[in-house]
Amino acid sequence: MEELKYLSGFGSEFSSEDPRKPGALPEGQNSPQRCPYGLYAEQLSGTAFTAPRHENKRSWLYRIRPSVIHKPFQKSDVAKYLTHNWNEQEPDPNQSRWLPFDLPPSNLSVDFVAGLHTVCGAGDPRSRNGLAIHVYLCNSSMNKSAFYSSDGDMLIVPQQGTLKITTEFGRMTVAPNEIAVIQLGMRFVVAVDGPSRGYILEVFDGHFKLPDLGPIGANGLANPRDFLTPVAHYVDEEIPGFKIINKYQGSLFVAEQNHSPFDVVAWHGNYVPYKYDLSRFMVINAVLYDHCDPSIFTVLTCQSTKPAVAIADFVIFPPRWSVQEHTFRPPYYHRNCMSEFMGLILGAYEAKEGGFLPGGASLHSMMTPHGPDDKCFQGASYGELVPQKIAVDTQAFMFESSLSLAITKWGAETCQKLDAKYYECWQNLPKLFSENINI
Ligand SMILES: O=C(O)Cc1cc(O)ccc1O
Ligand SMILES: [Fe+2]
Repeated sequence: MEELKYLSGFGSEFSSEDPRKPGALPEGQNSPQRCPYGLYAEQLSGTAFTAPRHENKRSWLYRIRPSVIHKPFQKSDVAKYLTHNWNEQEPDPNQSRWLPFDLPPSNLSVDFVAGLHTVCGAGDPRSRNGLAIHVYLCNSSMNKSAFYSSDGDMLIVPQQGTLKITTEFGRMTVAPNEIAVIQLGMRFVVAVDGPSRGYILEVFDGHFKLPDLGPIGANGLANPRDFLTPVAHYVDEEIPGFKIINKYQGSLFVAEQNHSPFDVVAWHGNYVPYKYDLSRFMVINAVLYDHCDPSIFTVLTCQSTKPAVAIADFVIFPPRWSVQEHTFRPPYYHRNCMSEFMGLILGAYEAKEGGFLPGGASLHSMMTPHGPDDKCFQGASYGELVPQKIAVDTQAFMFESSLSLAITKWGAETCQKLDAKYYECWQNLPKLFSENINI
């Protein structure tokens, strides 16, 4: 595949024009009486028109046909396990761990949309509050169809297989250890090379932003210029029966039209899809003693209306040096007023070397105790505290949410990946209490 070009920056005002149609982007105004090349102007709003300027997000698309040329939406059941019904199961506060979710069998062709399975979530897109965590399990490219969510922004974390994503704004390839964010309303199509698996965090309100850096200073964590947005690339194709699949209030709807929606010749604005390579993360950590809270590894955050409380943070556990003195270095034992959903992209996670595998997941719900398993505790309590590169070829991540998440029926039962014995990994933690102050 040809080398794709990108625009670099986070939250920037971009403009892009397909080089095959120079001058397609109107100059000096958004809505000329007649647009260059006979294009239609269409605004895509990502915030209320009246949102404060520093939060206001919108883009202007100059396209061959306006999006409104489509037949009525009809209910679709292509994704059987996509749901926002958080009442399918009784609440379950237990520590949950899933073995890697199964890819579809090779004799069954499943695309990205059909392969969406909701694992857990909370809230409701109708009141624009909440989130859903899905996994996608697919093996074939979307054909004559495009997808968008009217419910939330999707942060996509590929674990296996590179995604070739065509959006209205242009094209991007997203490989494991990269992420993509496709925001509310943006249409896209996913092509894959083979069996592909990954995680999706969908937030029903607000947008992802970079965390504030406070005393860290002006640089660090995910640097804005490492976020990449596609450049305009249009196709002019009549495609009878092209399907636009709309995720709306937790259900899928499909509308037919007779042309490709990827007909945007030029665009400008600050409401855009983007990708980010997790290996670019500038890691900050304790360099003398103690274990920092994982918020230090926040890549992106979707804030709630409570100050500094996230609907969801996207946090990674990247390769890094561990150098702390007289310190229990792995994650501490803890109970959290936030929910912690974790996944593993590659390698192994420091707190649990076995059982938590790439393509699997764990959920430690609100106030449910968790921490290192017995082997990890033992090793870290008695190991020599030399500088150590932890997790050389690894990437674990966490979706951390202030909401209390419910597991779906698919997540709890149908997927058959829930590890009923997970709790055992803590049962052999020894009682070390002793008469002696020094053990
Ligand atoms: O539970 C986990 O593994 C995630 C986590 C990691 C860490 O370093 C500190 C707190 C925390 O919740
Ligand atoms: Fe935790």
